[in-house]
Order: sequence, then C-alpha cells, then structure tokens
Amino acid sequence: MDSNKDDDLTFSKVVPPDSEVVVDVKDLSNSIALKDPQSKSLNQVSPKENTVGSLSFTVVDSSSPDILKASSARKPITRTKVPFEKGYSQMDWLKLTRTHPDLAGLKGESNRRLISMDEVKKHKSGDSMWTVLKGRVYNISPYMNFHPGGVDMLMKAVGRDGTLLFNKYHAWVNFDMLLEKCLVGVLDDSKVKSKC
Ligand code: HEM
Repeated sequence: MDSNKDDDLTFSKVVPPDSEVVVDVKDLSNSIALKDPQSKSLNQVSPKENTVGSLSFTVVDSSSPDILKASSARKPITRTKVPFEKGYSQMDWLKLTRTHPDLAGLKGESNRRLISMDEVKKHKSGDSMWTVLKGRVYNISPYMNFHPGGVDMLMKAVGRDGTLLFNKYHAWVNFDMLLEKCLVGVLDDSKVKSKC
C-alpha cells in the first residue's frame, strides 16, 4: 500500500479558527454559542479567555452580584412543609374522604345550610373546627394531621375566614376537591354585609 503524505491525517494541518466559542455558565444546559470575533457587542460580565489547541473560548460568569441582587429582590414568604406522619399523606387523606361516611360531622343535616359568621366562631375545638374558604364553611378538624403545612398553620384559620391566609400560602391548592367531604354549609354573608 502506497503511503501518500497528503492522505496521512495524523499530522493534518489545523485551519486557524474563524469563530470563537462562548460558554455561558449561567445557562444550565451548557449551550455553546458561536460568536463572531469582530462583534464586541455581547454583554459579558468579567469574561475569561482561554485557548485550547485551535479552539479559543470565552467563559462568561453571569453569577455576578448584580444579577443575584435582581433575582432576590422580592422577599419570599416562608413555607415550611412538615413531614407527614405515617398514614397521613395526601393519598391517605383522599382514601379517607372516599371511605368515611361523615367527615364534616353533619349528622344528617344538609351541607347547603346558610351559616352565619357568629356560628363559625363557635366551632374552634375538638372534632368541630370550622373555617370559611371563599364563602364556604368547612369542618377542617379531620384534615388537621394531614395538612402538609402542619397543624399550627391550619389552626390559624379555625373559627374565622381563612381565605386570605390560604391564598397567601398556596392559592393554587384545590381546597374544593380536598375538602369536599368536609363542607358544612355556605356562609351567610347577608348578615356580614348588613353589619357594615
Ligand atoms: C384550610 C384549608 C387548607 C388546605 C386544604 C391546605 C392544603 C395544603 C396543601 C395541599 C399543601 C401542600 C402544597 C404543596 O405541596 O405545594 C399545603 C401546604 C402548606 N400550607 Fe396549607 N392548606 C390549608 C390552609 C392553610 C392555612 C390557613 C395556612 C396558613 C396559615 C397554610 C399554610 C401552609 C404552608 C405553610 C404550607 C407549606 C408547605 C409547602 O411548602 O407546600 N395552609 N397546604
């Protein structure tokens, strides 16, 4: 077999680079963007340049204090998830709602009854702890130990309208579905309005 020098790729000539690789460490996907070396318009924060073989690259550290300051400007509310006791997961709660005959403690009464705020205030203990969420009255006693935010947090809503607190922590939680079987009635807001 003829060994032709031009066919031998072992020492093939490396073409000088005409583009520069920019690695942006902010991008978690580690994407590599090709940058025109003539263009100086890219907004870089303290770039570090380096050369490996024929590849020259620029590392942009975009975790500069300015960027961090911008993302932490808004103070988040503290939401502590309490580890659930065995048998008190949300799945366990859903199972209980399907099997328990009277979670709300209605004892045969209708859950469409109009309930005044004064009556809600009287239900603050034992197996009858009521709260109001978006105009509906729920007995949240059975849900206490299942609440992922803990008993103490849920207790803050007992005997009063818990809508604002509920929305403050997790407006996206579907209480309608979770507490469907705990519904005791509808808040009679005609009396609330007439008091104002
Ligand atoms: C009354 C009906 C309520 C229901 C049905 C309910 C339900 C839930 C659910 C399903 C979660 C888990 C959310 C998630 O994983 O993202 C949760 C978490 C939490 N809840 Fe509630 N909640 C209620 C009321 C409240 C109230 C009144 C407070 C505060 C006073 C509160 C404070 C919290 C907190 C701090 C967490 C934190 C855990 C996390 O980060 O998810 N909840 N709640």
